[in-house]
Amino acid sequence: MTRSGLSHPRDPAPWPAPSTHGSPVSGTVAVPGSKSLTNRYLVLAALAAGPSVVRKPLHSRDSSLMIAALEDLGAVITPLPDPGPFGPDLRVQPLPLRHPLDGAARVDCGLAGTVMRFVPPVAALCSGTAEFDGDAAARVRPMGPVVHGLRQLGVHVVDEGRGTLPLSVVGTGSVTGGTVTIDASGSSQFVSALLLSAVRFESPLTLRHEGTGGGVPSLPHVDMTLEVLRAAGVDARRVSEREWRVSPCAVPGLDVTVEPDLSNAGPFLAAAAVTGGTVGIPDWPARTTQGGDQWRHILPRFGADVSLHNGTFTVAGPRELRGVDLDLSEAGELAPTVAALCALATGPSRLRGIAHLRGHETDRLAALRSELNALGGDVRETADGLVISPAPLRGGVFHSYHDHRMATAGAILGLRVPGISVENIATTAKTLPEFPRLWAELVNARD
Ligand SMILES: O=C(O)C1=C[C@@H](OP(=O)(O)O)[C@@H](O)[C@H](O)C1
Ligand SMILES: C=C(OP(=O)(O)O)C(=O)O
Repeated sequence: MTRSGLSHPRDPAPWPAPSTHGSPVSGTVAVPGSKSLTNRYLVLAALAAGPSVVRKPLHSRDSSLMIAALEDLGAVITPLPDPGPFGPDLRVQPLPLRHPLDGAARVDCGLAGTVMRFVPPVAALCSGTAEFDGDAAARVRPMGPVVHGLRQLGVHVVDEGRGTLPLSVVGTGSVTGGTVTIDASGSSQFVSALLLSAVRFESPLTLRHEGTGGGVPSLPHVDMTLEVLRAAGVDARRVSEREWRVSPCAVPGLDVTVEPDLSNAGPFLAAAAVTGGTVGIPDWPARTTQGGDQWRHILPRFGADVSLHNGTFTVAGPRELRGVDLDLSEAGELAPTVAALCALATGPSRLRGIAHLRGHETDRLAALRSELNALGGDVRETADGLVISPAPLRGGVFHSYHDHRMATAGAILGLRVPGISVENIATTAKTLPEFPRLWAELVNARD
């Protein structure tokens, strides 16, 4: 599979965010596949006992990095003919069992949380050394609980003692299983990482969360992991909000279709919300574990009307956005989009339960505070979130910090605030390379 898209995309000049000059944004936007589902299916397919097909996968920097990482470990991933509008389906030839690595494998994690957390346990199932590193910004994202969990399973991990990349996994080809306790208050991905690879451990894995920093954030993402495993025939259970159990089994090859990315639908839905327009997203799943499904409950809190008919989720924006008080602990990845909506609301807002966003692509709480305040906003950081009060915004450069969701937050603001440009809009390629085109098509289609 091609490795194009692996280099860190950068734009030379800030992108002038299109403004609607007061007109409503209305239209329909089909969004590409879910990052979280694509990268889970790819990992599980690499661990399966036979070849798999992943249909309608996301093609983006994060999925390219996952493909390259699994290929570095010995999987073979090839595009199928007749690509759809967002790229080809993929065939995955799994890792050979107890696969001996050919020299040291070098895995580039880029800035992808799913790659840096999900792939080291896969490497532990190979025989040899796999080195993991990523972008400069990736070297400050927390990795300690993955390392700690692997070490409890007897896996030899060499790191620099800071609980971050770079690190190396020295696999022996097998991992025992047993009971492991980690502190997953910093990211649900620590839990998902160990549960996914547990399908190939020697005995069942019981994974417990114990931490002083509170519960596990983004729990729907852990449910997603369990559901992906169960759909493949694995005995994968949630014992409690803090304990999960996966029994190993020979997973047959998968034939799965990826749902659209509901988190990436957010900025398009927000375009309707902030301009009083109407935007529909087709192929919205009737039932899903994606945290982005929470748009159905979040957008009405701002005063928007929402409906889900015949698989299309539609939002109609209000004349004025109300302020909100929201606990986003279950869907923290929606926070930058929600914060942009709050900054354009007529009343004060409070976002809670998202302290762990300090370990996302960037420290998102600091980045949102700093960028919104630089445009005249009134944003204060709290221990676990943001307080955003109404204030007139002005134009300026909105910096994206290599964070796709910061970049799209800037685009949302630009619809209402003339003169906003977004630095490095190309960083949206992390999960949605088509963003600038889809955004321009939607905004220009408003009349
Ligand atoms: O497992 C996943 O696919 C993800 C889990 C969440 O991570 P956190 O628990 O670190 O928020 C989410 O924010 C991220 O975008 C994707
Ligand atoms: C937190 C995110 O990504 P990652 O998978 O890199 O953690 C995100 O997409 O909002």
